[in-house]
Amino acid sequence: MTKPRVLISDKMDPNAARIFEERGCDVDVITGETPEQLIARIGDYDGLAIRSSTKVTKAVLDAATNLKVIGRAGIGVDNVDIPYASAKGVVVMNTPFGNSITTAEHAIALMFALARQIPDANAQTQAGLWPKSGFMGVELTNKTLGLIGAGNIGSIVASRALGLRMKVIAYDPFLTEDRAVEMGVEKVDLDTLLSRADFVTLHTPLTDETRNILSRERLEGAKKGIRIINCARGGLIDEAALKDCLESGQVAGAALDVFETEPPAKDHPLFGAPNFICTPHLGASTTEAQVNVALQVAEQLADYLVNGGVTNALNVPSLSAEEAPKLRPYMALAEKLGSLVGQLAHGNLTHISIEREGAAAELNGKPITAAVLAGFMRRYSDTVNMVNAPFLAKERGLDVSEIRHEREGAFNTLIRVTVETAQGPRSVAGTLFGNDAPRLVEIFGIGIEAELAGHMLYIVNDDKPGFIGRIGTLLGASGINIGTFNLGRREAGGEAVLLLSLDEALTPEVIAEAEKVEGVKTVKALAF
Ligand SMILES: NC(=O)c1ccc[n+]([C@@H]2O[C@H](COP(=O)([O-])OP(=O)(O)OC[C@H]3O[C@@H](n4cnc5c(N)ncnc54)[C@H](O)[C@@H]3O)[C@@H](O)[C@H]2O)c1
Ligand SMILES: O=C(O)CC[C@@H](O)C(=O)O
Repeated sequence: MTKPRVLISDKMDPNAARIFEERGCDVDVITGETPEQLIARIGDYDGLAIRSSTKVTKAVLDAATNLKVIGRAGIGVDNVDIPYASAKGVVVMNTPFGNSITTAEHAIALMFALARQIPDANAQTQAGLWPKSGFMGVELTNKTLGLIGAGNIGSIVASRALGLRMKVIAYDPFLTEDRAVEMGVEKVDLDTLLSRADFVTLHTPLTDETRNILSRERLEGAKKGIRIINCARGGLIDEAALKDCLESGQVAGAALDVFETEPPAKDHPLFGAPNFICTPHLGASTTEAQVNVALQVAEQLADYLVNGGVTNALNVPSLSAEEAPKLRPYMALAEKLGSLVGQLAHGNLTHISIEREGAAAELNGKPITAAVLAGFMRRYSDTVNMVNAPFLAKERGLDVSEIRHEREGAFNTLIRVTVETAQGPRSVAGTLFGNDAPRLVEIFGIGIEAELAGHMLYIVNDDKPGFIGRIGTLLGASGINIGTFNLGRREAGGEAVLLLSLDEALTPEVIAEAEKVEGVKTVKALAF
């Protein structure tokens, strides 16, 4: 088997390259390239490991013809076009916890730096001045810290601030009362937070809702003398308004690790503003955090490329390395059933349901559903896979339902896929033989037992003597060898199904001949 190839395109701890090699990947570390150079190179790689410098744009993804996975050593993935990666079937992962403590500590460091004006005091002292009377600070003890965003980093900041004897209030629409109590913070709305906080620190992603969350109006309406820290994302604060508020004294200090445009222009309006301090997006820059995220991203990417394990993916359901081997035969079965229904059902199909019972009902259903959709959506596109299938299905307005049955059926495990057609529901079902061999057990209400593999011929016919011989003779005369022969019927003399595996593909001429055979109702060439 050829080794998966991985490109590390941003500066990353060398442990990442070591892990990739140890896990059986070929790895190249090529950093600092232009977008054009990356576009010229990316087609050779199965995996791409990045930090924030590499921009994974539509153009990069279009050139990435072999790419299966992108891993961000860090949290924010605003440098990756995730919708387009999803449409292209590329998994996008991040490492959501590796740098949280480090970033929270940076926010606390900036809060102290603001409270005691450390950067200015340092600069003036080293410039030969002794400005002892010019730097009157404020204590943090008993002050109120307002958190905007109380997720991983926000909650670590809260615990550190509580240790400093601050009172912590938080605004986060997704924070439950129970979690707020557990964190030791008071949940408030944004206006209350801004009217009460002495210090505000932001810890949300940049989204349509959070962009400009500290707008001019909110900054001007906040408690006078508030101090603001942003170690999350540029774009959360109106930078021009912040400058005006620093100049007027409405805001007593601001510390930014992140800017709307990075790096900011040399003449950025905030540079030189009173009580303004900044760092160049250093939130995650500690040795510990960089080792953590590099190890994690390499483990996750290698696990996906080598074993199919999915961890911390943003556009596909997770699948642990332990689950992956157990789920693999179920996903193979699910994909074949989806593909069979997709090849057989006619017309505009708007609803698909995926039922699991027995052992299949006990498993993580998301990857099984994604596998059914990957098989099914192949009727529309041959570039479909488990990543982009759910997106393509949504785009086409396909309604997907997942049903998990507690009941014990005739099979130890069963997956049934049903589509609604103009003629009513049509369903196929399958099981695993010996726990790992996918087998079809029912097709459109008729029991049958067949392996779905390679080229196949599907025929619906009247159950009459001599029919099988006529089909065998036709295929023999056409030089097509039959591999397996599978039969099922609704009742004796009623509708019957014939499913043959063939050693080669059927030609249109043979299909046309088969359609003329007496008793034939439907003929369809299938491929798996
Ligand atoms: N400066 C750096 O180097 C650095 C390092 C790591 C992370 N970050 C950034 O820090 C931010 C937070 O990271 P995290 O790991 O805590 O993320 P997280 O997902 O754990 O937490 C984000 C929180 O924001 C909340 N939120 C979402 N929309 C909101 C809204 N409209 N108003 C208020 N809260 C809202 C969410 O409910 C969630 O609790 C991210 O933007 C991340 O990219 C920056
Ligand atoms: O990689 C970095 O230095 C920044 C990381 C940070 O912004 C993140 O979102 O994880």
